[in-house]
Amino acid sequence: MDIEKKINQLRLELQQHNYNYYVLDKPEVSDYKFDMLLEELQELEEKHPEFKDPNSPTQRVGGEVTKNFKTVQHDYRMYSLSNSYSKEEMEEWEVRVKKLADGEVEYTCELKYDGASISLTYENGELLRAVTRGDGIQGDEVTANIKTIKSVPLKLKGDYPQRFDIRGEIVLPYEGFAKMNAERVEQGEEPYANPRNTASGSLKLQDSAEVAKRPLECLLYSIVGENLSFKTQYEGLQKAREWGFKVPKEAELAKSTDEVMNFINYWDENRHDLPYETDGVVIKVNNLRQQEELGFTAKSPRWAMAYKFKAEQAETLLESITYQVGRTGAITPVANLKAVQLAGTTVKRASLHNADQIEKLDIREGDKVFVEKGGEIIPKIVGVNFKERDPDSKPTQYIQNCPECGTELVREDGEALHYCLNAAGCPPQVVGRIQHFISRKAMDIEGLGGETVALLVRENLIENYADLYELKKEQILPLERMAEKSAENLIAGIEASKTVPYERVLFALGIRFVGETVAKTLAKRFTSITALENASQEELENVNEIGVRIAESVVDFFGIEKNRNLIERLKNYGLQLELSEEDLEGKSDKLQGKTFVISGVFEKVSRKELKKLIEDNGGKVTGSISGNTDYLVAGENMGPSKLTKAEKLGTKIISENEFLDMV
Ligand SMILES: NC(=O)c1ccc[n+]([C@@H]2O[C@H](COP(=O)([O-])OP(=O)(O)OC[C@H]3O[C@@H](n4cnc5c(N)ncnc54)[C@H](O)[C@@H]3O)[C@@H](O)[C@H]2O)c1
Ligand SMILES: [Zn+2]
Repeated sequence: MDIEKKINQLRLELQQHNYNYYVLDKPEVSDYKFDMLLEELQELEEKHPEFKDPNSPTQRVGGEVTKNFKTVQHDYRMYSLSNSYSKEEMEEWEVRVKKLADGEVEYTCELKYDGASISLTYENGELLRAVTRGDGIQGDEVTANIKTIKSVPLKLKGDYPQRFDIRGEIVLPYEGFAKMNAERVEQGEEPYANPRNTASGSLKLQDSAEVAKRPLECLLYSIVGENLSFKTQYEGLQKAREWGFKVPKEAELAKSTDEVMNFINYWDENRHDLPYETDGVVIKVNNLRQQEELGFTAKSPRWAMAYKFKAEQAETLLESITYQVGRTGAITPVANLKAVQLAGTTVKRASLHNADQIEKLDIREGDKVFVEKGGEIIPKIVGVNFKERDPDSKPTQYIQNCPECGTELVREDGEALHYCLNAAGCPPQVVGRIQHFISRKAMDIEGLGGETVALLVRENLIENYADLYELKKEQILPLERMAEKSAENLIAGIEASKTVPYERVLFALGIRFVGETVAKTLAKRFTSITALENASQEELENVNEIGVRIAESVVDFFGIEKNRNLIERLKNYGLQLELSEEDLEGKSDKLQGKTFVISGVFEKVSRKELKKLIEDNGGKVTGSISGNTDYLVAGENMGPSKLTKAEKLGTKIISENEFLDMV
């Protein structure tokens, strides 16, 4: 094939992947595949310097600036890193370093955090701005979003320089990521793919209040500026820690490639114990004077090298596909695999998400499949080894009937999942709903666990959650593993749950798409279950954050007589099905549907009180002004940028007194 054509084709392909990855946060190929394509291009360009192009993906940092934020030029360029995958490559790098740098060379070994890069500028000890890497020369100013991250210090301690940039990575720790996904699944939405893309996507959200809800972390690793008071990278890390930054403590000094390899091998094995994702380690020449001698290529520093861990992939046999029925009747396909070692654990099952996913990847029983472990606890199948496919295998037929009760499955337009609608008679749904009802974030019934619920249903002692409130000690005592004391505890726990507040009862009812947050929102707007029951689809949709799907689901729920009877019974047992007097005090829906931004300081109320006033009266407070903002409440010393933006967008600007008059 024509070399020039091949080179151009690779460049175009890589540009598209860069765009998917950095701008859309939705990569379509694995990082490993991307790195291999880039390497292929690099080799071709080296062999054929006549086709050199300064705009080639080998010569440029991959990101871009977006149009949604102010574009800011970096005081100091932000670079990418050169990659290596083996000890040999590390040794070759050491040879090059020693040729260019004067004197003994020492290295700092750091973890390579997998998130989105950020540059923070501090002036006189205060955070001035936060800018994404962008194309390395200029990036997006996302200060308002970064300020919501608790580990980013707004004011520094100690002997910091007058002005400097500090670089780091915004990451989403596994735990927070799993929590966010659990909530999304609960609300019937597709889970996020992995922590890296979710962290990166979070920075680009327009509403800082949304960003604040995400458990992001900012890990710092490098200081740049004039007249710095330290002479090595390692000291720089220590200084940053002293000034108040979050600098992970794993970094170590190494004197040779052998010592570097020890660090690499240790973390290749043990990185799964870290709370966040890492995709390798970064080795840096420790001495800053030597760093200066070494300088930069067009794309990366010569004084640093990333060593990438091998992709966490394994190939194994897909023995069978089975289907699970959740408490809402949602069907999840599960891949049962021949046991295989992956990322330090034995994997036997993988998620297949839904029918589309199976069809898209053409996954079939008996296939050899590639399994990957991202941020999720359950690994996923990312592809099929088609070379090994049995020529007689047939495409997977998604089930049409519920595996538990035989009812025909339904998949509504626009829904990713199939559902079994036999809510009342499908055993896992019956048990699942009661298990959800008693769970910690719902009614939190002490002395009663999921297993016992299943047992009570099996023994025909309960059929639904209302039945719990009629249970007698004498009925449960004969059950397996039930003693006098545990039976008493169980009954007492059920009794105690009668004081659980309305919003949690609402969540406990298990209405499809009504997760914890939605339940809170609904309880605020419809302060009793009767009000909610009488709400029309339209009234529901008019509530902030309540979309068509949720509204429909609520209306459907109350449209079913059985559900209304259950609620009637819960009322009679004395559960909290409306907001208490205390909660209601000072509340109204005067500001319903209005969005506010608060700026500056106020005379009569604190910012916190102001925020509460807005929310208590049905309004919403966000961090930054956008086209959706109705009012800017302006106090003393308001930020000039907010004012300009409000004026530009025609947002109504009101004073403290004008606001107080409104409520
Ligand atoms: N799958 C895809 O479609 C796709 C597309 C584009 C890029 N990618 C992935 O992204 C990589 C390229 O991204 P890149 O240019 O950001 O390079 P990189 O991620 O390989 O390395 C540079 C980045 O590492 C980060 N980093 C983390 N810890 C660090 C530390 N301790 N010290 C210094 N830097 C640290 C910094 O943000 C820095 O910008 C590719 O190797 C590929 O794996 C994938
Ligand atoms: Zn069923």
